[in-house]
Amino acid sequence: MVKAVVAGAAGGIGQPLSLLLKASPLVDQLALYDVVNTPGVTADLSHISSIAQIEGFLPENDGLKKALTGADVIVIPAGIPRKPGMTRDDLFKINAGIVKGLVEAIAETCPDAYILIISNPVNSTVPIAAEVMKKAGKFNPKKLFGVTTLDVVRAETFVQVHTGEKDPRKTVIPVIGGHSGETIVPMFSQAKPKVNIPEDKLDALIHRIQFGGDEVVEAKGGAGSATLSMAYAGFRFTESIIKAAKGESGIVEPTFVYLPGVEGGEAIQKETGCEYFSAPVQLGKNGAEKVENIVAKASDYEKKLLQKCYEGLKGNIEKGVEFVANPPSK
Ligand SMILES: NC(=O)C1=CN([C@@H]2O[C@H](COP(=O)(O)OP(=O)(O)OC[C@H]3O[C@@H](n4cnc5c(N)ncnc54)[C@H](O)[C@@H]3O)[C@@H](O)[C@H]2O)C=CC1
Ligand SMILES: O=C([O-])CC(=O)C(=O)O
Repeated sequence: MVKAVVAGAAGGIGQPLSLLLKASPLVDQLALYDVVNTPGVTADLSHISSIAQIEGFLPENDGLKKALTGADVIVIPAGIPRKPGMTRDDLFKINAGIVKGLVEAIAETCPDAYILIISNPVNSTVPIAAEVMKKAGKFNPKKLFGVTTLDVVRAETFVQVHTGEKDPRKTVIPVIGGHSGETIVPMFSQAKPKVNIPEDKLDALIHRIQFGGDEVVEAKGGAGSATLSMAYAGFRFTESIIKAAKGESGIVEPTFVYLPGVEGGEAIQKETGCEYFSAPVQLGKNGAEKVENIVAKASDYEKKLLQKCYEGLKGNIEKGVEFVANPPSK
């Protein structure tokens, strides 16, 4: 029995993500939560002839608590998206409080569930979630993940012109670090199978992966950021979590985790100076089993990218931790 919850289910990501989860044979129960429009989205999806039983909730009548009760996995795409000219950090002011509130409810209602954070800025919202869980005495670092799969999906897609591979998913590219601009570091030196990218094309390829989000924000011209590709990526990661929890072995996904709480994390923390980092994580029955110290394998070119990543990431992490330690006065 797997109960999945989407918090922010009526939004641009929430709706297609809920559709994919509703259609998935891995999900038995699906609860949709949002501050608006969940009844309509739920009624619509409920006509799909798949296994998952679906329910929708609004904040009224203890809706959040009801949605979360008995949850095994909670995916959070709640919060505002970017408009052209904004950075992900510009979303902090509003999204930090949204994530904090949702995770407080999780700590109270279903602290053992997997928590998958999509809401930006991921580099800060994941530390917020961790601090909230720590404060409640309920933190399990093996079950808290920042979803960085869209960066991996973009890397697979954008490198295809250089591989000629028909199916982009057959090229495995670890994308590590964080989830914004220069904190996103694709590790083409570790691609499997090996990829050959012409030297004069590498900078542009890396830049496109790091700033792929901007491409969509600009193309949407004020109507939001990536939603459909994110729903695909979020579903792909959620599926991996559920499959691993059900006992499937050999599942590895780059994801943003709290390093001191995951086996292998200390080595990366020592090398990067960051408490949180996205790196390939071996997923198992209890969540994050082991994180690979992939930074140790970086090429000289990647080492330079990583230096910039660490600088940006540390500040983003501190900002999230500080938000819970010293909440801004209202
Ligand atoms: N991790 C990643 O790779 C990516 C993250 N994102 C982020 O995902 C977030 C959502 O993006 P969109 O779906 O496009 O935005 P959206 O505005 O279309 O949807 C957000 C939804 O969250 C809901 N919401 C607001 N406060 C809430 C609360 N307290 N509880 C539950 N729901 C609440 C809204 O009512 C809305 O339906 C943004 O912060 C965006 O930056 C977007 C793309 C990729
Ligand atoms: O760019 C944004 O704001 C949304 C996002 O995180 C992405 O598309 O990677």
